[in-house]
Amino acid sequence: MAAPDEDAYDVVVVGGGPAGEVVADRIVRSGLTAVVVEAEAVGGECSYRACVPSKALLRPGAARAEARSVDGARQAVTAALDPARVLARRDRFTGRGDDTGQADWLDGAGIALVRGHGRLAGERRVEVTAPDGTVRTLRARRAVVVCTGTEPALPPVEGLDRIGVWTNRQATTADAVPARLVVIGGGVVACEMATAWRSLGASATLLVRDRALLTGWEPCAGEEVTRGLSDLGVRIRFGVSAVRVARDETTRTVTVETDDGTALVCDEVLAAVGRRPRTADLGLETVGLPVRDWLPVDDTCRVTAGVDGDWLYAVGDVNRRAPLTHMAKYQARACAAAIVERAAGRPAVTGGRQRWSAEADRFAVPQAVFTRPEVASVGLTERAAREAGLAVRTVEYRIDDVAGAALHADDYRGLAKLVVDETRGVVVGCTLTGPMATELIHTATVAIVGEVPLERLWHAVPAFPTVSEVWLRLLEAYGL
Ligand SMILES: Cc1cc2nc3c(=O)[nH]c(=O)nc-3n(C[C@H](O)[C@H](O)[C@H](O)COP(=O)(O)OP(=O)(O)OC[C@H]3O[C@@H](n4cnc5c(N)ncnc54)[C@H](O)[C@@H]3O)c2cc1C
Ligand SMILES: NC(=O)c1ccc[n+]([C@@H]2O[C@H](COP(=O)([O-])OP(=O)(O)OC[C@H]3O[C@@H](n4cnc5c(N)ncnc54)[C@H](O)[C@@H]3O)[C@@H](O)[C@H]2O)c1
Repeated sequence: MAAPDEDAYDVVVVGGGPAGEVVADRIVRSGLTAVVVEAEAVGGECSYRACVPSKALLRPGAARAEARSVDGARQAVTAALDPARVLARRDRFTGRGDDTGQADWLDGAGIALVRGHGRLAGERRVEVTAPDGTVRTLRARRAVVVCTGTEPALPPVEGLDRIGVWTNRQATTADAVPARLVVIGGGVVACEMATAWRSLGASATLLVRDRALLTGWEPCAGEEVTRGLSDLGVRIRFGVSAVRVARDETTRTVTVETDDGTALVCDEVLAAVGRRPRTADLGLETVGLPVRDWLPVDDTCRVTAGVDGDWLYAVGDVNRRAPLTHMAKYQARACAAAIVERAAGRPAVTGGRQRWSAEADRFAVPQAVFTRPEVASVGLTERAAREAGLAVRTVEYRIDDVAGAALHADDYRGLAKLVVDETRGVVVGCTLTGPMATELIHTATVAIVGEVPLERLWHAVPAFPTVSEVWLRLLEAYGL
């Protein structure tokens, strides 16, 4: 029984981003009750300050470039982008942070919403501090699911905390195009946001600590994005780190000093150097867990580090397994299924591709990056496959040599790389660059998850003349 000052639900979800929304939805659909605790806006970082606004900022430049890549259409598209309209279109997707629509959706789905900052208060209890300071305790009969996501990490650069540095939040919500943008980082956010703001007229410089962009990907992905950004007029300085920044109070300009002894003047600095977990003020110490850390989980998203019982789960970015919205939602579906199984007295054993087992996190995470050219990947890189001890063979094919690609764009340029596990005769990794790479990658995801033998994939005939015909060419290059 709940104490008089407690509200009891089967599942208490802390954080109403993509992960939290989907956990709660699947729980309620199964007949159990769920409440979502949200400190800012229902929909999370993804809806208002990450995926959605960033893709809304990128799409107009991509559409323009696509039209201009076909002779006859090119001549019809001569003007630059209209920044005011692009920003207004972005705002139509984000509602400028107004979450009424998503809160109504929760209501319609039968999910309770409690606004405020959630904090664990011992086993199965979550204390919520509302914006007006009142505190309420929620009790979970079955499970507490932590879906609090991440916040931007900041590089150790002197003065960064005093210049009003941009993180993903400002980079996706700004109302004006900065004349000069300096981006620290060479990962996905840096590449996408430099593309977006450069397309809208900003001059952009990337300060990349490493010697390549998109490290961790197949090298061809970083190389193609480097070429694409350079063609767009983005300056990229490899092997360079910012050491000191300062904003001039009169001119409002920022001077960025770098470790090679040079200085750059700009209007805004975007820090895009990765993420850290939103676990600092989550009451983890009340259940014996270290504060500020990522939450390691098993394939059902049950927290593995020293918590007794089957009651604490962590889904989405906060568990660090695959920090992407689609994987957060996949984990959410698995986690909810596991909670429902266990509520029914069944153990929800993992492995064997059960609905409650988010095992694709480990071998089939698709990622789509909306730079120009687009790059997309799924599964293992060649290097990761070799490190895993697989008998690796790779196949590469230039997508521009496919008839459908040449018809699609006069200057089509793209590359496909497959990583094959020779022992099993199946694809374990795929990287694509070029127009529509982000759409084409799902075929590879199906091949990898389905463990389709190449001999059988041979019978999946791509239509002529599509870019997908690259699959036939890859299999021919493999020797079929
Ligand atoms: C610029 C950018 C672009 C991106 N683009 C893409 C993309 O195109 N595709 C893609 O798949 N991924 C993309 N991502 C990653 C994606 O945003 C995340 O993977 C996704 O948001 C993770 O969802 P989540 O629910 O785990 O966390 P979040 O979306 O961060 O949601 C967490 C929620 O929890 C709330 N919260 C936190 N702490 C508490 C608390 N103590 N109490 C109550 N509420 C709390 C927060 O307010 C927030 O609403 C992008 C990320 C960035 C930074
Ligand atoms: N299209 C998409 O799917 C998409 C788009 C944007 C972001 N995301 C997600 O958001 C996550 C975060 O993106 P991100 O770009 O911030 O992180 P990231 O991990 O992709 O890249 C971080 C970059 O910062 C560099 N770096 C790290 N510490 C540094 C330091 N101290 N000084 C200078 N450089 C440093 C790294 O070398 C790397 O180049 C990604 O992992 C991805 O999952 C996805």
